[in-house]
Amino acid sequence: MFAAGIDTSTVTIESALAELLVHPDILQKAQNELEAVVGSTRLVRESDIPDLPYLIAIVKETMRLHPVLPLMVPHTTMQDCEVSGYDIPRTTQAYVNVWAIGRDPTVWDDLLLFLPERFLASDLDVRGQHFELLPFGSGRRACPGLALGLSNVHLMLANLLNAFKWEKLGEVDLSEKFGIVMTLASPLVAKATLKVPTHVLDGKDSA
Ligand code: HEM
Repeated sequence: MFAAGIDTSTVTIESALAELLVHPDILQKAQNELEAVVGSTRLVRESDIPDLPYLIAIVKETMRLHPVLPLMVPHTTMQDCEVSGYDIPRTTQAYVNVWAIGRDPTVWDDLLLFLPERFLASDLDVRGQHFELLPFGSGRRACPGLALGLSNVHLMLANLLNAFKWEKLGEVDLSEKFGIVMTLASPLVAKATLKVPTHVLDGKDSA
């Protein structure tokens, strides 16, 4: 069960960092928000996350464009049913293409652009209640690690952005390698330079 949580979280963080390196203005806005809310004297805590709406929007936008499980996991129908006028017999294996749903032009404006702002004035969430955005699936077989996974992604990304200055080393390739778990086709290579005092990384808060 925990193996299912490791790749999913790290791949999401890698995709977010790749998008931020391609969009330095968005990276700067996220770091400004962290500077204002957390500062450079301590690590980001879980309790800070609700005060970081721009970071939360970045994670949603990353999950829209780069869902780690693009077809979720296969489901099987338990009884005959009808979906949008199609008759689906019992025991049919069904895949839900959340990658395509995240790029559906009837739902999203500027669908190929990385625009965290689209979530700032919206109630759209990733917890399975809004079918436009289903990075964790929905219903009875939705991801049981949602709370842990989301918290990991928020906290790790926030700390990486707050503690380090990030620079591209060459061009960042955002193309993806399709698979059950979808990763970037070329691993992200970037330079991180510490921008907080070293003792902050020990986790011993000075504020
Ligand atoms: C960013 C983090 C994560 C993402 C995006 C994610 C996404 C998903 C998705 C899309 C599914 C399939 C849902 C469906 O088909 O309806 C799933 C299933 C699952 N996830 Fe996650 N997950 C994450 C983190 C975690 C963590 C942290 C754990 C465990 C500690 C975990 C454990 C599982 C398990 C066991 C299943 C299979 C559930 C079943 O078949 O009933 N996941 N996850």
